[in-house]
Amino acid sequence: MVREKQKKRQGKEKDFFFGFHFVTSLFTIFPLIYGGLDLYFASAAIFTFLTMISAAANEVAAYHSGTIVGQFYSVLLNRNESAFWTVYYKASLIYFGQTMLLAIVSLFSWLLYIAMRRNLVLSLHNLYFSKRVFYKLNAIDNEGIDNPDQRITQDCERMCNILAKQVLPYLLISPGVICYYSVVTWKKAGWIGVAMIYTYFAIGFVANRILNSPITKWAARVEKSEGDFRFKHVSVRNSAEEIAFYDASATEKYACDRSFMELLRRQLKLNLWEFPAKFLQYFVDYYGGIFSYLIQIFPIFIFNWYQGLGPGELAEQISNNAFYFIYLINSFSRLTDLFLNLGEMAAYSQRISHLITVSRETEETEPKNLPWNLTEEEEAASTLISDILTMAAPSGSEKSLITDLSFKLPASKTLLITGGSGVGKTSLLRVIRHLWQPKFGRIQLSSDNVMFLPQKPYLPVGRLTLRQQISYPQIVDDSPNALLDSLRFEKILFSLGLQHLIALSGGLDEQPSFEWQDTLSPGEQQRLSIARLLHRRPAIAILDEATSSLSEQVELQVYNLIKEANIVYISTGHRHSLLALHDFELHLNGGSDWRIDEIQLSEQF
Ligand SMILES: Nc1ncnc2c1ncn2[C@@H]1O[C@H](COP(=O)(O)OP(=O)(O)OP(=O)(O)O)[C@@H](O)[C@H]1O
Repeated sequence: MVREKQKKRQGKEKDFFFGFHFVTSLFTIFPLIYGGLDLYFASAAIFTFLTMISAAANEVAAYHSGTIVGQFYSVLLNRNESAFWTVYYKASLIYFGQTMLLAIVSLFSWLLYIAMRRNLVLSLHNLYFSKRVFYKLNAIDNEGIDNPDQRITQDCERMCNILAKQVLPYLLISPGVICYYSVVTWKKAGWIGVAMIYTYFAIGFVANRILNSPITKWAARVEKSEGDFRFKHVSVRNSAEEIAFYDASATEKYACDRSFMELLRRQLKLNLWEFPAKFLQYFVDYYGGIFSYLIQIFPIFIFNWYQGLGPGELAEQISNNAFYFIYLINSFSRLTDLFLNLGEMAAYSQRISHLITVSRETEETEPKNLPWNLTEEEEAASTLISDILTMAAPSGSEKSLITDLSFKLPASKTLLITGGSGVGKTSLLRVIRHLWQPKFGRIQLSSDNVMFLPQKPYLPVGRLTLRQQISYPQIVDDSPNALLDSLRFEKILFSLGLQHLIALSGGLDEQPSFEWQDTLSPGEQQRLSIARLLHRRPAIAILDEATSSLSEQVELQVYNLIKEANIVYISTGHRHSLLALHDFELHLNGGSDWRIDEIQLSEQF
């Protein structure tokens, strides 16, 4: 039942709209952008302030540059040359100031974009990599979060871009500018002029709101498809060789084409929905120019206000009026653009806030206070203790993989976990590592100094140096201290027959021109993982079929090296030869059908 619900949640695409949830998403995101106390959070606030102030100053400059045209008409029609030059120098200065202010607004909004993106992405990284959220969302239950990687990379970029460059510079000044030019229009064309412009905008706004409503939903759907399409290509890149061996080019092409066509179909729908909204937007913008002349009929023909003016003054008055009316209409148009941008931003912000909420709600899978009936002495005398452990796969499965598992592995003894495929060997390691919660009981290692080697060797991408690969998961920077001990690294590589890797990558600390994961054979990758173990020398090693790609002879050498390094190990595997390398065998047969035996010397040799 639970599983069904989860499937439904994962299968059903979540749609986003431009409404209340958009506002709440901003309440979730803004604390991550502005909420800290360090210099970076302060810089986001400072650049927001500077962007808004410079955008407001630009409005003042725009007012002056708009009304200077009328002054040109006046001095030219009055044939006043000395006044012309004064107006000309004044105009030059105003335009210089305005262009400078435009450049400043652009600079500050860029800096704001960088500060915002930095704060948001680093905060998301904190959430994503804490409590193993990345593991839960990618490997257990995605909670309806498609492509979390895309939300952190692309959606954050787009949201910060729109917010910093197209929303914030105009958000606060728009109402102020509209009020100011409304008052001016009232003075120049009476209440009827203002009423006409407001009606013009109100009709435009309502139509825009209706036409815009599906855009948020479709923008979010396009984002999801973009993520799916990119992920499909990444998987082809990562598994190029396997695909080539299967000779599956046609299948992969089919899947890539399908994913791409779905993306295009959605983009087409988005664009079709945007078409009427865009038409309306352009119409309101352009027709506003003619509409502003229609309002001129009130002062000139109806109220007859400019009867006594000469041609120069009349021309100046008409030019200024045209500017005021157009500017008021334009301010409304900008408000419409603002809504259009907010509509697109709503898709990104809700995808991001959904990720934030789910990450915050993710529970720590550290061991709960489950029953534990052992004394401290008993704990100290064992490497691994399991006490009536019952466990199941986490995705809502009712069926227990293992039931009532109880045993004590004596200190310094090694254990081999065996059983058929899919019986739960790796899953037991997941519970030991606290990646999964047990249903009941507990299982615990005697030491926290543990290293796990997974079934599939993981060699991170990023052209890591050989030293960095061997030191993983320890961070190795370029400091001289970090580069000490080269002899030890080389000895480990020699002992595993991997010395050729030094020449292959051009040295221990040279960045290779290839990715390790794409180049090394599976056996080499497994031996490189073992090199990590020998480098770190933990008290306990957990080897999940970590030598399955090696020959039995090399496997024996590897286990001898681990023994020589005084590392106690617990392995899983299918090979009979592994029995000779361990002290105890835990055989799993599903549910409560399990047994643990000391391996007899006859089996060992
Ligand atoms: N994230 C998951 N959600 C749900 N079920 C899972 C998940 N991961 C594994 N399982 C299921 O749990 C069962 C045990 O898997 P596990 O990987 O432990 O098998 P295994 O014994 O290690 O098999 P093998 O020898 O083939 O590696 C399998 O049926 C598997 O499909």
